[in-house]
Amino acid sequence: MTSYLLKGVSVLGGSPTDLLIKDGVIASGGGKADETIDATGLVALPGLVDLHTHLREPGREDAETVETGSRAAALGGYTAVFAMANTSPVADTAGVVEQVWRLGREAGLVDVQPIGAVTVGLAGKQMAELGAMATSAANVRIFSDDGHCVADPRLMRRALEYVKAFDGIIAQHAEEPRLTEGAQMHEGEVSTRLGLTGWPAVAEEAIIARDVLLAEHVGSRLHVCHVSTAGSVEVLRQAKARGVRVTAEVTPHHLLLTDELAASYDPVYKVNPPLRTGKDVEALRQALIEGVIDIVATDHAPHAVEDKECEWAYARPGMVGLETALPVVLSVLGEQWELIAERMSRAPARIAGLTGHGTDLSPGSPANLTLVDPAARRVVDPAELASRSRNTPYAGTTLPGRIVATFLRGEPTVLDGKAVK
Ligand SMILES: NC(=O)N[C@@H](CC(=O)O)C(=O)O
Ligand SMILES: [Zn+2]
Repeated sequence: MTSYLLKGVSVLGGSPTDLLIKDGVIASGGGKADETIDATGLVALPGLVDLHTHLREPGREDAETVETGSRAAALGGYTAVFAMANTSPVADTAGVVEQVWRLGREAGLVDVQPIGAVTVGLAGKQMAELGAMATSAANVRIFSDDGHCVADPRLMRRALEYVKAFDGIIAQHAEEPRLTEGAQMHEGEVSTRLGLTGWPAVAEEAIIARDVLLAEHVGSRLHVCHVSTAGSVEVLRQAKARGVRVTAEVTPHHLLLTDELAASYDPVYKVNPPLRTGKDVEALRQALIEGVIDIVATDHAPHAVEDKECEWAYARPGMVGLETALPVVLSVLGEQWELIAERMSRAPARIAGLTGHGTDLSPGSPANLTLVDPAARRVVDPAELASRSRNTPYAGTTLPGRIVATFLRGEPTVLDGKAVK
């Protein structure tokens, strides 16, 4: 196994030092290595961990595969991603989650951890075989019907109770379906002006409020996917103050973009939950800094050209995000490396119970890390993305930071900004 010396690297923004990667771990002290990388001006972060990725395999390999999504993740600085269950067939059995897990191992670019569906076929009627998925080789601990809300309160309660036995988590896509029928974008001034059916903030907030009460009642763990409104932040703040076991994520796009972009009628800006107002963006940023929102998760949602380049109303919601997540967060938070490491690596690893990731990069820890050049600027070119889909809202946008290298258990997956395989 090739050893690497990262010369003059700044670990989490600290003063320059040498980091030796040997036999899959961070070795103590400096020393000799097979390869030396001049890391002057580069920042080392623990490999990023994404709790919300759509890999589209099985079923929509034309939009993304486990392998292409894994490559996009590695190029974005990730060493682990959690694959959502809304594939075709749905990841609602031990067989499907094991298939995704195995494909991830074969690709070998990031650790792919499957998320299991809460209900059979994401239909919201009957609980899936959570226990069988938990005890499968994929060792599933997070369950979600993402793309759909577990709207039935009795089913949600039972699912929360069921996963408690193995300290599992229900990750909820919070959207009261009766309040979002036919919705095209955020309900507000812009939707009124454009004459598009609105997706009101209360449709998200009402489900989060209900679910934190359910989680409190049964003493289980709830994770809230892609929080998008200022009101949701207040519900979470109160729940956390009461000691409810709830964690929450925000996406990079909800930290940067607003509903005004819908005025272009370009479906690249169509996403679920929808882009909200500037006031919501401000509240989400503040919540992320304070820790009311625990983590950034990409909600990487690749879609084939025909599903995106059509009329707004017919376009699928979703944006790719793995390759731009860290640059977007850098543009929002600035070079707050400790905070970035916490929100994009350590906290997600901790929430998921994923060991070996989100470490402090001290000697002996598994060498899962990424090297960032914060001084570099990049104009996003969709044609350059490793993802099989091109639906990025940042085409032509200049973003700070470039991911120079990523290591998974000491093996480079990205070197010189390029995927190794
Ligand atoms: N976020 C999206 O707009 N779409 C996601 C589903 C989801 O995360 O809700 C997808 O699977 O395409
Ligand atoms: Zn969702």
